[in-house]
Amino acid sequence: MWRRVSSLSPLFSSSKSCPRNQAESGVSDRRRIPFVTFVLGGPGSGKGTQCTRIVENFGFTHLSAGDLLRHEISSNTENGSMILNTIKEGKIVPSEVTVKLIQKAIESSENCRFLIDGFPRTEENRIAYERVTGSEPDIVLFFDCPEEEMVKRVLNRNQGRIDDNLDTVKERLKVFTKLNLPVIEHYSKKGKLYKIDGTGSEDEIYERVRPVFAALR
Ligand SMILES: Nc1ncnc2c1ncn2[C@@H]1O[C@H](COP(=O)(O)OP(=O)(O)OP(=O)(O)O)[C@@H](O)[C@H]1O
Ligand SMILES: Nc1ccn([C@H]2C[C@H](O)[C@@H](COP(=O)(O)O)O2)c(=O)n1
Ligand SMILES: [Mg+2]
Repeated sequence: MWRRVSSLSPLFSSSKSCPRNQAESGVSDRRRIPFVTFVLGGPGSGKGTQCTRIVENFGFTHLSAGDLLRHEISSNTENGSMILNTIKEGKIVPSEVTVKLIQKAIESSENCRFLIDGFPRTEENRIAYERVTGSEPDIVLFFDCPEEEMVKRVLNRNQGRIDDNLDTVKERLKVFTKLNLPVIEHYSKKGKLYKIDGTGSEDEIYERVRPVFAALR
């Protein structure tokens, strides 16, 4: 079962059962719901890199919204070409598509602890997730990194991503500032945000992330 947002009427009811207590999960919490962390930050801020470390050390399942969307492209699904064009332009895929992919991935996992990376990117994403799942994230990480550093990292990434070029990165940065910062502000006001300095080496950044999860034990 998911934690319900009382003022909303959820469209779906999950049968997922996550009996969490200290002995079973290492998380001191008895709710029968998944523990969800949203991982936010601009393009190249290090979300995926740090999620890999958290998975290794804290047993979370990593769900990258971008990876789920890219998988739709490579599988030639009915939304594949729309997603490809949207990603090429550095824009945001309609929320109903992305939320469905995330919901399906959570439902089909046996794990009860998730890092949802690169989501929500917009207030529309956030509201759609709350409406569909009837739940909110437990915590939100935000990797704060200067634009110049993010651009440098993306252009050096070398993983063959269609959106890792200067023109698309500039658009992604604009979209991040205009549409994602309000989401970050929302979670800050709710007291759920952990703002992490995203500069320095991967090890240095992980040393700032680790205590957030260690404190959950
Ligand atoms: N602290 C760091 N210093 C230098 N390079 C880094 C650091 N952290 C990650 N990188 C590198 O920067 C690139 C972008 O990192 P990563 O893919 O984790 O970012 P991201 O936030 O997931 O980006 P996107 O939103 O575009 O998916 C990768 O090539 C990664 O190896
Ligand atoms: N919630 C999301 C997440 C991602 N996308 C699209 C647009 C992004 O530029 C692209 C790549 O995502 P990343 O791997 O950088 O997290 O995927 C989206 O539309 N909505
Ligand atoms: Mg990423």
